[in-house]
Amino acid sequence: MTTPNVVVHRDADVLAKAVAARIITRLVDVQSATGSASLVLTGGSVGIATLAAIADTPARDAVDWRHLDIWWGDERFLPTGDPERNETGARKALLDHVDLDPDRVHVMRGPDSGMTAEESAEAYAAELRAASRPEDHGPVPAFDVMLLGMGPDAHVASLFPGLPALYDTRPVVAVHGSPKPPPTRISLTLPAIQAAREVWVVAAGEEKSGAVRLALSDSGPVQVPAAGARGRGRTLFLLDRAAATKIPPGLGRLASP
Ligand SMILES: O=C(O)[C@H](O)[C@@H](O)[C@H](O)[C@H](O)COP(=O)(O)O
Repeated sequence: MTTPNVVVHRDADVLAKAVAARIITRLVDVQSATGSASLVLTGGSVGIATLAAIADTPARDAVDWRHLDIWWGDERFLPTGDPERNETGARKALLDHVDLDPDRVHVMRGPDSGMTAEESAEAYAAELRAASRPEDHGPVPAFDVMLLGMGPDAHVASLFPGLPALYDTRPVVAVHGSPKPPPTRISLTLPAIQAAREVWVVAAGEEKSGAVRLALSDSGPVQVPAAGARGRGRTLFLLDRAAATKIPPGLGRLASP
């Protein structure tokens, strides 16, 4: 797993705009080299603000949206269209404003699919397995960029400290009893997260500073799930100043305006 690099921005607004620019550049670079790209979305305030910032960026048109696979790191187990679904927020912020191939937008199904949360997780794992290529060496594709918001308890996706999902070796699981409502969710697990080429953890606000410190220290991922948020090729922690106040000294800060 790669050692995280940290980039600190002035505030949450600049952070979202900077992450948006970074996503656009990364997708253009990957598509220039391979003709396609994959992006894993997250819920949460920074994750959605980043998507809105992409929508507002003229350079968004440099991305070949028809050759982009969109996945989710987690989803609230709610009916399609529910305002609390991460998919709903993503569509409103960005997906409904760009020319995506709908067959390449891979949503985690809610109860209106007729599936239980467990069945929905299995269905998503099957979709991931179908998209995985031999060179990915596993049951999920090597995502080009995986965005992950982080909670004050250092959860990422819907992997909350100490819950069974953190011990699960399957790529996708149903989560019950989430301390962050709603209680039932679908989530990628740490092995699936760690299959990504690049993992970008995005966090803003003083309430995240303790979790950031733990996530960048040698913490165990069961109690500090964000400590397991590492990419195969690169890991970034993209923060605002308020979330970066307790970073361990000497860590690779790429920028701190
Ligand atoms: O479904 C969710 O709730 C998110 O995927 C979750 O992992 C979120 O990213 C973090 O809780 C951070 O959320 P905030 O940025 O709003 O604090």
